[in-house]
Amino acid sequence: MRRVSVLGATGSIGQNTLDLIARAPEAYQVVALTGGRNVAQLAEDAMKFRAELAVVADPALLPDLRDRLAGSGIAAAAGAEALEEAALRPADWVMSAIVGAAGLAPGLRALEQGATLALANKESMVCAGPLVLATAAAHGGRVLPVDSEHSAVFQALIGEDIACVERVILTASGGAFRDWPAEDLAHATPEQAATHPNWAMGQRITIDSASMFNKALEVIETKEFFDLRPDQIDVVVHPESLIHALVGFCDGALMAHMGAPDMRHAIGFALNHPGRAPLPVERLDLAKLAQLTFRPACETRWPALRLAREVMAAGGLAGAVFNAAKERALDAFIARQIGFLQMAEVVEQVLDRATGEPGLLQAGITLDNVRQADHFARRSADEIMTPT
Ligand SMILES: NC(=O)C1=CN([C@@H]2O[C@H](COP(=O)(O)OP(=O)(O)OC[C@H]3O[C@@H](n4cnc5c(N)ncnc54)[C@H](OP(=O)(O)O)[C@@H]3O)[C@@H](O)[C@H]2O)C=CC1
Ligand SMILES: CC(=O)[C@@H](O)[C@H](O)COP(=O)(O)O
Ligand SMILES: [Mn+2]
Repeated sequence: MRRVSVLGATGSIGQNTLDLIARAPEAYQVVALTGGRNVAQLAEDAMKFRAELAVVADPALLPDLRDRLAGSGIAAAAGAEALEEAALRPADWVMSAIVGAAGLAPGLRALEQGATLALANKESMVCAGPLVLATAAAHGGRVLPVDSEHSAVFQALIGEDIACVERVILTASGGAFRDWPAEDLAHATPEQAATHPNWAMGQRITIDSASMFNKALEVIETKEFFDLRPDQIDVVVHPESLIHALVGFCDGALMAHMGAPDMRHAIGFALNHPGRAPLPVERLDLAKLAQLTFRPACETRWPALRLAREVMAAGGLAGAVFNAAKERALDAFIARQIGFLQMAEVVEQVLDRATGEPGLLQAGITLDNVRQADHFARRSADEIMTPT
């Protein structure tokens, strides 16, 4: 039996992962499940999968978790340290599906104990790509991309020489507002932004899809994962979300990865790697689909894409600053403290401040330095957003 843990088990990726695990219960021993605040879901799944340990991020919810698990023999714990301890429990395969920079340290711990890390948490690569990959290499572990575009690129590269790759094209749905007139975007609400045209995902990534911050993070994630130059990475709007990414080779060939917009494709690929196994996903009927459409991804309409290029040019800890500023701006948008378009303005101002802060971006990519850059960015974003 393979020992598996799911970090962020109560979320969209976590639940899809458990759905696949539930279909082959004889194949897996569930070690640890973690959640942020949804104690009811966490306890239910911990009992259903007979987990060894359940951890909730919010310490105030530990008594509730303990009550729900009473008599089950499942250990309960809470807080940031307990999340890292959960990730350190020996497991063969660990799903990293906590949302945000909070997922970085537990993912690193999973790699430190030699696990294969199935990485949905794109923020880990944006904030600390070299550290994530070096940690895997140092402990004989492996990082498998779960973000659909990166899983697509990974699959298109199997058996290929990375030196023959000319370019990678990431597709973007365009999010909730892809057909809105630009002048309406200033008045977009969090509820409107949190409605994705194709994918069922958590609230935060869905809003990031609408602002293209999701794609901006993914461009940086691509550079880090596959060690490409920024000019080798393009984005194209593809409203159907059926092609997830394309790899262009030096002979002009373009290898596209297609599939229904269902994350069990990418999760299942990482779960079954290096093999493949049947997955409960829709099979595409190409004749019925009839056509696939593409549009340019305009960096004026979606300034997040331009900012991603600036972050890659700056290098170092710029990714950690970018991500943290975006997280705070997103918090503020969800809380209706700033408008939809202001998110990118705040992030740009934080990046400017960070660039002017001696040594901040150039410090080595260690967990401590990432945390320092992250704190700087959050504090700066809060100052910028505080009305004077
Ligand atoms: N959803 C998708 O299809 C895709 C997601 N991703 C990436 O995967 C990750 C997860 O996304 P998604 O599943 O949509 O997100 P969700 O919001 O649905 O789930 C997030 C998970 O993280 C937990 N969590 C939230 N905050 C914290 C915290 N501070 N500490 C510990 N745990 C926390 C949540 O707990 P709780 O709910 O209990 O509060 C939940 O288990 C993100 O990085 C996202 O960008 C990438 C590609 C596709
Ligand atoms: C499923 C997945 O990987 C998401 O990151 C997806 O890419 C979001 O869609 P868009 O950002 O293209 O709208
Ligand atoms: Mn994606």
